[in-house]
Amino acid sequence: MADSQDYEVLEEIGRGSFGAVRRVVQRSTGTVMVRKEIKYGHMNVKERQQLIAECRILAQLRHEHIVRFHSWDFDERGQVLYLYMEYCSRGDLQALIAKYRQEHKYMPEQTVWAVLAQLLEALYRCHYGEDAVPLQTVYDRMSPPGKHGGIVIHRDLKPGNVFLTGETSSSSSSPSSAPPPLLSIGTVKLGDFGLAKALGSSHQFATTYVGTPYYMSPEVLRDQPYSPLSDVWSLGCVVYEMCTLRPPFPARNYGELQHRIQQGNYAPLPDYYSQGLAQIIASMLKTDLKQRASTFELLQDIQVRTSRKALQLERFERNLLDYESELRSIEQLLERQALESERQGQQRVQRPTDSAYRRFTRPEYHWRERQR
Ligand SMILES: Nc1ncnc2c1ncn2[C@@H]1O[C@H](COP(=O)(O)OP(=O)(O)OP(=O)(O)O)[C@@H](O)[C@H]1O
Repeated sequence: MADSQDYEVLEEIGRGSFGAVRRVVQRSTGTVMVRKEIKYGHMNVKERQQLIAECRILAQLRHEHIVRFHSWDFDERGQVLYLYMEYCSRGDLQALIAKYRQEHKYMPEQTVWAVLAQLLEALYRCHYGEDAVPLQTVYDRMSPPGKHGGIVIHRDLKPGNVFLTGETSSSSSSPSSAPPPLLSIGTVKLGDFGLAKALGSSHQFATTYVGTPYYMSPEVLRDQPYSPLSDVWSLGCVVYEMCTLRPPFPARNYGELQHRIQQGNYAPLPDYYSQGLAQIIASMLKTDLKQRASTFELLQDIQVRTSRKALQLERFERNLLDYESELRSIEQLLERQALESERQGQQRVQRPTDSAYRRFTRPEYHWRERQR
């Protein structure tokens, strides 16, 4: 649990359905984080216990592409639960999609693949309780996941819960015709697990759904228990929206939305995008659960493997560049120190000369010299 005295509360950055989200600084470490407020006054004891149990699970969910959950704290008087999480400085995918829509531009295909690859790694970690192994070559095939004790289902995967953070790779040094680096939008992190439901191995499925209708899977709409494949459906909707800048099943009301999702028919992707991308989206948007691809199967796709490998190499290159610039600044520091000690050395050599000169010009010196 966190000590709220250790946090300096900064500005509000937004509001969700549960309450305000604020930027905070942890005084003891100087780390900038976000603090999410959840009002728990209306919850019964069981629901509160469930919430804390989920916090405990989220605190253990550590992955490069999952927003890090740091700790939690209560304000008993205000009946507010505070969740302290990693701050993602580059906004979310919803805002990025809105930007492309405003500029009437398509998101570059390789950016779409890069986002998909990173989200698949995050979901694989949640669904199988282990990390997808890094690839040596794009031809590497992953071995099937082992036995695992816990499944975490996100349950609310949507563009607004996909965050962007970290330094971006600059494209300024590359020629204008070159495609943008994969990390030009930053590193992708899956967040807002506030509604995620952690399932023990004994319960295969959970039954209550809390989600955003546009991205809701057909089985959940039919009030059926949901599984990790419900997250895959939502991921398919998110990737589709990155390409068309609209959700796949737009509707004016709940009834229409329900009908469209059950039918599973959506408008084709613009010609700008490849067949491969259209096919992988189709494999996620299968209304029949038995036909829908799992995160394990999706990670076998050659384009996904190529993106994962390209991201690995881009990160490696960026680390090398960081290392090189660190070496350069050490070199400059050493050069400055060498110059300084050379200057001091010269002064030391000059000082006796100066004092000798002063002695030499003193009248008694001349007198003594003359006595010799
Ligand atoms: N970890 C984070 N880093 C940076 N910004 C964040 C983070 N978490 C949330 N935000 C921002 O805070 C705002 C509110 O987020 P929040 O997730 O509470 O609500 P929401 O996703 O907009 O709605 P809902 O509660 O229905 O999911 C959004 O603008 C979101 O981008």
